[in-house]
Amino acid sequence: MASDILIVDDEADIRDLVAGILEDEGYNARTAGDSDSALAAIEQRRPHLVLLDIWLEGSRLDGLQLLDVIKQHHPDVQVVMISGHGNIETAVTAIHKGAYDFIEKPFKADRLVLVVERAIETLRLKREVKELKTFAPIAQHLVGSSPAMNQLRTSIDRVAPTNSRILLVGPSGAGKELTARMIHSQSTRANGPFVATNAVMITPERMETELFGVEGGDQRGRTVGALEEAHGGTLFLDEIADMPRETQSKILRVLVDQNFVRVGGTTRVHVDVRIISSTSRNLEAEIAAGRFREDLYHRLSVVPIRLPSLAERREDIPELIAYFMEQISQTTGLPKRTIGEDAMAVLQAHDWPGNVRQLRNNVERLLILAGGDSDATINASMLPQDVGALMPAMPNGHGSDQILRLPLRDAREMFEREYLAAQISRFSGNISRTAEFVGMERSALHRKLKTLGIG
Ligand SMILES: Nc1ncnc2c1ncn2[C@@H]1O[C@H](COP(=O)(O)OP(=O)(O)OP(=O)(O)O)[C@@H](O)[C@H]1O
Repeated sequence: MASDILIVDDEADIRDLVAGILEDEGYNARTAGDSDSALAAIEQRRPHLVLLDIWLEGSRLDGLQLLDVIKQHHPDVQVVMISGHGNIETAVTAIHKGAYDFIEKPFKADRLVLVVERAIETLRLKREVKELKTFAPIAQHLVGSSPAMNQLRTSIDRVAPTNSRILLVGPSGAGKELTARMIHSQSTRANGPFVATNAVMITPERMETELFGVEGGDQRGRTVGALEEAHGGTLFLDEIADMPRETQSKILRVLVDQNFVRVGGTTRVHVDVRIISSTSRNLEAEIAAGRFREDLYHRLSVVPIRLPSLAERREDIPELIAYFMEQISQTTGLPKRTIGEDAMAVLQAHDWPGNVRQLRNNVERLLILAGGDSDATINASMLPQDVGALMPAMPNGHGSDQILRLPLRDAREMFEREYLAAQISRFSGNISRTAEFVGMERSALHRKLKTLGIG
């Protein structure tokens, strides 16, 4: 998707020339001849980059004053100054005021394109850095080689380049946001922004200002909403079932009209945004209960993709654990550990209601809390209690951590031995009463005890 560039110059031929060059390079160019039309154009939609002439004849504000206003309200917009011969000093002042760079008139097309490319790339990197600072470490790719994961990857490869709206359906922590990011990064919008909003985290009252932004009477109190922020990129609407019905209607209108009005405003903001939404609920049931708009569902769910829970792809667990251990060890400096076969069996048998997120948290906990030498293998008894509690219990409360390591025949024998020893001691060594209770013939019990080496 093309980046949005606003060219502000009082000379019409320069505006048209620059717009022509940038459009040939695949950018989307808008133009303005003075400060007020520039501010109106920014009001229409926040651009990614402004090319701003220092000398604006017949304009209310000159280039430097306009730069101040832009930087005050939209610090993230890149500004490149166009300076005439002889006002280089002013251009340097502009850089001190926050402009990214300047080009000197007359300039060659190559120089213009190079500076613009760099400014847009810097903007992208700034966005990435901001994201890395705000979010918990995000996986760089989908880990797992199970058939379910491979199928998901195939679906992503197919839908990513198409620009269609996608609805990701799956339980919490199964990787819906990660999948949305993968789709974005494999799409033609990969260089544009990826903006995520989560209806669970935002109060219903704030939902609309988050999505649409605010347009105050004056410049103060004005904010850019997620939709405008995502122009040229992808907007991820997480947990759409939690969106208030009123907001649902407004989103529907955005999808139909391709534009919206900011809260408290009148300007129609036109955006080009791909929407990927997600839900962990059954939306059909939400529709039947009157909580979700059916027409919105059909618009959002052009391509539905289901994400399997972790319990449906347990074979991915060892690979995920290895991946998270590497990731956590790199970011925290904690040493990686070896997971014993018995512990791995327990981890694979666990149901993981919180899915991959819960598994990741447990790997982190294990690395922090598992005692012993860092070279020592982590065995089942060292697992967090809520995970280990799922191990089949042994009658004497011991040995449960070993049982999953054994083949069925040995595990059964181990269980029988512990079970019968416990029963015999319970009946104070009385074989007849034990046999009666466990439901065996006295002679059969004797034979069994002999084979097991008891008594
Ligand atoms: N297949 C995977 N490979 C590697 N990491 C994964 C995978 N799936 C999920 N994760 C990681 O698990 C965590 C949870 O994933 P994500 O936030 O995408 O889930 P979600 O389905 O959007 O959850 P929620 O609905 O609760 O927001 C993230 O840290 C993510 O990077």
